[in-house]
Amino acid sequence: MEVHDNIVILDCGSQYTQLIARRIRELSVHSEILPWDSDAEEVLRRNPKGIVVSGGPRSCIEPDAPRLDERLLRSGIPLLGICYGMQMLAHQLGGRVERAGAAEYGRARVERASETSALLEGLPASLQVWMSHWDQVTGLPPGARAVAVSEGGALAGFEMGDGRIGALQFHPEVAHTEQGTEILRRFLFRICGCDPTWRLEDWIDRTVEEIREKVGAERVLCGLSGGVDSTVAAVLTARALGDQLQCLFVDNGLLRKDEADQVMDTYRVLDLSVHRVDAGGRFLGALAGVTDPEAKRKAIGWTFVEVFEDVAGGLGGAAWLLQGTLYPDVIESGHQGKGASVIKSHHNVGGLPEIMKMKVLEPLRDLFKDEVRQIGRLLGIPEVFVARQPFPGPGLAVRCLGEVVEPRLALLREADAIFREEIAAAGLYNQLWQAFCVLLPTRSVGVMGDVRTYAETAVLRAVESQDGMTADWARLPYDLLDRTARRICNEVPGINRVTLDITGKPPSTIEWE
Ligand SMILES: Nc1ncnc2c1ncn2[C@@H]1O[C@H](COP(=O)(O)OP(=O)(O)OP(=O)(O)O)[C@@H](O)[C@H]1O
Ligand SMILES: O=c1[nH]c(=O)c2[nH+]cn([C@@H]3O[C@H](COP(=O)(O)O)[C@@H](O)[C@H]3O)c2[nH]1
Ligand SMILES: NC(=O)CC[C@H](N)C(=O)O
Ligand SMILES: [Mg+2]
Repeated sequence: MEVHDNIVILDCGSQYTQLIARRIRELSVHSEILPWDSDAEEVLRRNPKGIVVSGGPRSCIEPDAPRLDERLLRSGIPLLGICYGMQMLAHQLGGRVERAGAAEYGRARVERASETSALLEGLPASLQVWMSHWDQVTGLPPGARAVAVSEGGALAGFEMGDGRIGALQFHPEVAHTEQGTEILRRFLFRICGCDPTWRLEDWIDRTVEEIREKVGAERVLCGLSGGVDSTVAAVLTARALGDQLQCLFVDNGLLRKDEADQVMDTYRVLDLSVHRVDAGGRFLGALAGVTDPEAKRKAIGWTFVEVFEDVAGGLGGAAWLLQGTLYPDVIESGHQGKGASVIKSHHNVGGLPEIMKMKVLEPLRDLFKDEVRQIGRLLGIPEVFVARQPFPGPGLAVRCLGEVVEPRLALLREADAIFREEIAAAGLYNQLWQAFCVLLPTRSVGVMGDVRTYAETAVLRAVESQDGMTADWARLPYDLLDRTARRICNEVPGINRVTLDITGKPPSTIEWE
């Protein structure tokens, strides 16, 4: 296999470390993430053309905070420190870092402060960036020059020499930093001298090899949902293993209107062996009386595993469970880096019981949804699969607030089908990350045909997003909202009020539980 230039990213616990890797991939360069405390030998063995030090939750003035191995500082390999990474470089190179009077979180502007900056060369004098920090570099290390300052005059970036050591207080890897990709481009190509040779096709070839090595002659059972991620995972693994792979679609009783039959139908065009199991009763049994969102997710995760293990025996015994887990599932479940916070346990990550006998295969674990879509297209998977909006494994259970019982699921299914039908009719399906209904356990008073009603509430949730990590609510046309609300109240007895969710992520999440 061809050898590509490599960048090592040292992870100090940032929520955005994988976004750094992803931006570098987009610029056609290979990168690897290693923990911040990796031995210098270990890092140098990867032969990096450059090293990026990520952000992180700690304060570098604390005695046991992450530090860079001194041998890497002296190695002559270009270094780029981002946020915590900048503070750490400043601290270790003899500058001063202090907790600032006020933190900076979110959108900010910085001004360029030096004619000569390898990272910012050719960019506008004023840049829109994204910040998330409290500590502040208040004294430059000897020999360093400021290259950017923020509006309040605080240091926002410095460089040493010809830019071989560079540091930014803001995050070039997040989409809200407008020139972020341009800055990383300068680091990779001008400072590190990388060649842009790496392609997603290389990722496919390498991953197919890795799956073969890992699995050998054992059998694999794939949890196939009809969604993008598991479909891409299955087609990729089939390329590696052929008929060692068996797929299982679980009708967990939490699917949308007519979804189970439609999913089985669409899979006919793909060359996969798909078995369907109807386990609705089992899932609803496990959810009886459960209203806490995390308890629901755990109950569903366990039931999935029980079903997978039961079926695996009957299908000739599989040693591996293949899932379409993506990076956002992992980071939100708090399963990445040291001390990342639990936002919600995705059923396929935090919900997996430790007693599970099967080994887990998750080839897409480091990727984001839009990258998985691109890989799907490269594998020749039709648009009906790759353009599909995400639908969470716990399904309608996390959209049916309160107890999950069949009569309430039936209400939600009907309301949700109407909203999605209207979205499709307006030609908006492909522009939205997701559009769906939520059912609230809140009843309110209405009047229908002169009769008093006291019935449940549906919420319309439609968002735009690039990767599901952040999202904005979609500004849908008023007449579409109006038609949807009238149809839901007219066609779904049991719902007498329709509301619209106008929060982004953050502060809300996309799903309500
Ligand atoms: N009904 C199901 N039957 C079998 N496996 C499932 C089912 N629902 C989810 N899974 C497994 O859990 C994983 C995570 O679900 P998730 O919804 O994130 O992915 P997906 O359904 O493949 O894609 P998408 O996010 O586009 O809906 C899936 O990739 C799949 O392996
Ligand atoms: O497979 C999944 N298992 C889950 O448990 C799960 N929870 C949320 N999601 C999907 O992930 C994206 C981000 O969702 P949230 O903003 O609600 O966290 C959105 O696209 C959600 O639909 C899930 N997918
Ligand atoms: N996002 C970061 O890297 C933050 C760094 C450090 N914890 C601060 O608050 O300043
Ligand atoms: Mg899904």
